[in-house]
Amino acid sequence: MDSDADSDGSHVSSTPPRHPLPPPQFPSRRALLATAKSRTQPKNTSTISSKFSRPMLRPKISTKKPKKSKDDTTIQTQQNLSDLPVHIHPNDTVSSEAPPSGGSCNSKFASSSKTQETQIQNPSSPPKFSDLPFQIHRSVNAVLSHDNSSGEVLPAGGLCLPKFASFLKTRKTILNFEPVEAGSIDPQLVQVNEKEAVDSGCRAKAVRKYPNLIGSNASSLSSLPVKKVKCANEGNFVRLNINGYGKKFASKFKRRNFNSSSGKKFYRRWKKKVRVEGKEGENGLCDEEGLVVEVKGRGERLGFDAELIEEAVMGVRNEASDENLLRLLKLTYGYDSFRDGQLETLKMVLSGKSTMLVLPTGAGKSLCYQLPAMVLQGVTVVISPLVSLMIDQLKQLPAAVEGGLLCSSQTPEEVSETFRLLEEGSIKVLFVSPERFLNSDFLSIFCNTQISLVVIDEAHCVSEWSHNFRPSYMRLKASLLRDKLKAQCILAMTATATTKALYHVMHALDIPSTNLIQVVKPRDNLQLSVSSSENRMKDLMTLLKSSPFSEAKSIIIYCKFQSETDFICKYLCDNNISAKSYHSGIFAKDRSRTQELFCANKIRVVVATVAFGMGLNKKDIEAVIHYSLPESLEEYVQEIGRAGRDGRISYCHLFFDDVSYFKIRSLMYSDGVDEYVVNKLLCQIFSGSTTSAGIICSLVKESACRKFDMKEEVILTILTQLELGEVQYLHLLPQTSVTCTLNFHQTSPALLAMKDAVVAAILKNSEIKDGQYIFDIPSVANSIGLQIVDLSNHLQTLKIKGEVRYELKDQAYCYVIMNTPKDICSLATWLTKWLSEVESCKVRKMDTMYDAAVFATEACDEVHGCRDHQHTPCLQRKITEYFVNGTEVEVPKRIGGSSPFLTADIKVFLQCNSYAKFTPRAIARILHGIASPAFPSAVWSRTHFWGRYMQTDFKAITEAAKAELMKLVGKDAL
Ligand SMILES: Nc1ncnc2c1ncn2[C@@H]1O[C@H](COP(=O)(O)OP(=O)(O)OP(=O)(O)O)[C@@H](O)[C@H]1O
Repeated sequence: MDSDADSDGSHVSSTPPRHPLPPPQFPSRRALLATAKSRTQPKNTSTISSKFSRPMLRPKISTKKPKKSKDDTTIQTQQNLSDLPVHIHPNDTVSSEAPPSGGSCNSKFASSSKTQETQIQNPSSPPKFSDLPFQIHRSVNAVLSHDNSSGEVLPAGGLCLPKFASFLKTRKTILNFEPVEAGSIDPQLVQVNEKEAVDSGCRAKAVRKYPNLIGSNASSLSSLPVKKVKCANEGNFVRLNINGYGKKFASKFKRRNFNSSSGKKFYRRWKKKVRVEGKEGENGLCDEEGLVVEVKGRGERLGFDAELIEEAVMGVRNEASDENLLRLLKLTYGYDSFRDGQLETLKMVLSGKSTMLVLPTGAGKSLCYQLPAMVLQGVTVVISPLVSLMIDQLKQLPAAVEGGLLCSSQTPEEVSETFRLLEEGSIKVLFVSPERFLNSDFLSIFCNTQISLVVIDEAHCVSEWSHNFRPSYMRLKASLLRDKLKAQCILAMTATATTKALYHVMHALDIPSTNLIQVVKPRDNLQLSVSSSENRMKDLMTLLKSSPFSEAKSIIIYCKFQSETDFICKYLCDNNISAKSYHSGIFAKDRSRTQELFCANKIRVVVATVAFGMGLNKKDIEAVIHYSLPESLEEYVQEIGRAGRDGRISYCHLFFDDVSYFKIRSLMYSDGVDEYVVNKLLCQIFSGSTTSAGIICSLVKESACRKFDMKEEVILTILTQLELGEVQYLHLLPQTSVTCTLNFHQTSPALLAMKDAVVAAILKNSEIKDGQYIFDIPSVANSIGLQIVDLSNHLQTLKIKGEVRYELKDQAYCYVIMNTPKDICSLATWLTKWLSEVESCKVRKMDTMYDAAVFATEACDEVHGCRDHQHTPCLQRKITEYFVNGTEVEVPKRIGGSSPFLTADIKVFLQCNSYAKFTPRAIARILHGIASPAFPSAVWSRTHFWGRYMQTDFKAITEAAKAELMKLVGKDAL
């Protein structure tokens, strides 16, 4: 069967409505308003209700297939659209055109191609395609109009990037928006657009698959049962390595020829895997409460035939042709065609070319490493930022691909079991965290393992100019991956990265500028709406009670603050809406329980912070609501991308208001540093460098954070930069607790010290308090030339023998000094400048997000397909401009500058708190209401000045504070 999984007759359009509603009556707008009013608001109706009270569209479509344009793009997905059968719902009485996800259909276009289209005769239907102020062009190897061939300073971050121009020129796929006057569309262009209307968000053709193509068997997947089975007490590894090795899978083996050598090998591996799982025939992921969610590989459900797959793999090995790849896709996943960018990426990777892949959230990036992992000879290492993400990705591996995982929460036995499986070649895809690369032992295990592909998931984390930079990702440089892992090819993947961030990632990973495959535009099935709100809670409730949100069965509400999520969750529950909150302050066990319940459709709403979502592959999330403004367009795109992964129309609403914007904008300043504090930190870091080289130093996290008033991540960023910058000043070791409190049990300390050099060293370096020996682990390790890990192992052995009992505390960064800087001051200047550029970049991202929201609500002239709160076209355009051209905005006018009141308030504040020592930044933070390690909110939010100047430019406050502090110092000097 070649039909789309969702084409069950209940929906027919390209971006079909979710619910099999009765035929629409299409009431007048006034009638709708009246109904909404009488139903939801006795008095004082919010504007939201009127805007959102809209029936779900049930368009009727024509049965004619859309013509295939001659000059269709090379992208496979589009080529197959016309091959699809048409499904007509009996209720679809109105001659209709597929409701365009972008909210627009071209009326001219409609008349010029009547045979192919139908029209929605719904007064409240989305506007017409002709209203768009631009036409959408998709070009392969297109050249960006924005050429920076001189390589001057980039608008985004102010860095000079000489290679930037050539990088821009060689992008593979971009979307180009050109302004066009409404109603003046060139007839020739209309023809082109006919194809592009299918290709782009303005889906005019009804007879197609969803933008999100799903194979014929997908419907069976969505109805996967959630069953309860007895929960075994397996460890992490045992529980996680369950990619499709179960009863049903075993039965498929009947089809396999076990007399062939590959068959025997396969059977042996499978048998071993079942032994590791401990239970043959059980195939579920247990949580502590016994809920088991089926995690069988897709191939298994589809009737995975290992022999046929092996044949297909051989076929691709011989020739990575479209046909061979398509066959492997069909056999492994059951999908009929590749999506945008997938085929191109596969070909690049299979030919050994390192590639940067940018595809929207849910567009199918995982497949781009899963298929090569089957074809390439060695192991594919996937580096992922979160353990939960790795677990999800492991679960989603197709049955034919064997996976393993190495993460910090595994026991040593689980780790060594993974190593063993890796050594014997039973693991094709290994998921690891970037932190693992700190450990040289970890790198050494790959000496005897061929690594054919290294995949860096969420690759934007490599760049400090991304919205989600992670110091541990800085380590992932091409030099490390190629020299230490001997990686033959690198695939970097992300959904959201600006041109500048991409350049940095590709530069770090040594990916040629020609090897960028990029699809920027958010998926077309997402209906984007936005409203400014003075009473967000009230408007949220109104929104949830109005169509289409009232019909959505699965909703995520994103908030900025943990307290907000708990509060909203409670409010929803009080109003009979089943909801759970999700944020990092909730125990991991409860969080995964919430995720499982949500995935099993047992909770309708999850109210979450940004912590929820990465790796969440629930296909039928029907709505995403932003209760707070996201910190960047990247975050917005990532979060709305959680919706509509099944390809159906899904609704994304953004609430914003100035107060919360100012509040969130202030937070962007919480990672900044002052130069002299960086100087002090560097002095402490290198204080051990006077003694002999190679000694292990440590910096206890908590005390360092308080002393330098810096967050942990900022200190780690500085340390990582000192290791990975142009000069390697230090070598970071894994973080560990460094203070040990030890009791001797059996043998007396002196006697034991005579037999054991480590004990002797402990006695020598300890302080005795209440009969307990307290010592610093690095000092003892240094005194006898041991590594920290060896010392820890030795202590563990003594403990097992019953000789000692000990406790560890004070988590610290550990490092070995490689080079001492000649000039600490200039190093501090450079680091401070770099960190403040990163800080400014974050603020600009926030301003750009705000600007997009303000534009939609205040400046959008609503002639381009936007209407009321619906702003899909204008938001899509803003997003594309931002990601492709790097368009950022100036400081919004609403941010105020310095004033006499500010100076007076700073004076009073300093007088009231004369006992404390402040830096200008500390004062500015308090006035912006930002907590920091040395000025926690528990203490400082009590001051009258806390957060009073959120609307004033942070730098202006710093300057004013500096001036006041200078005056005080001057007075003291007198
Ligand atoms: N060619 C295809 N046809 C149909 N469905 C596909 C295709 N490729 C991938 N999918 C499905 O799309 C869904 C999303 O894929 P995947 O998880 O790889 O997206 P992603 O781009 O990695 O998303 P995220 O950025 O959220 O990690 C999966 O359920 C996957 O099976």
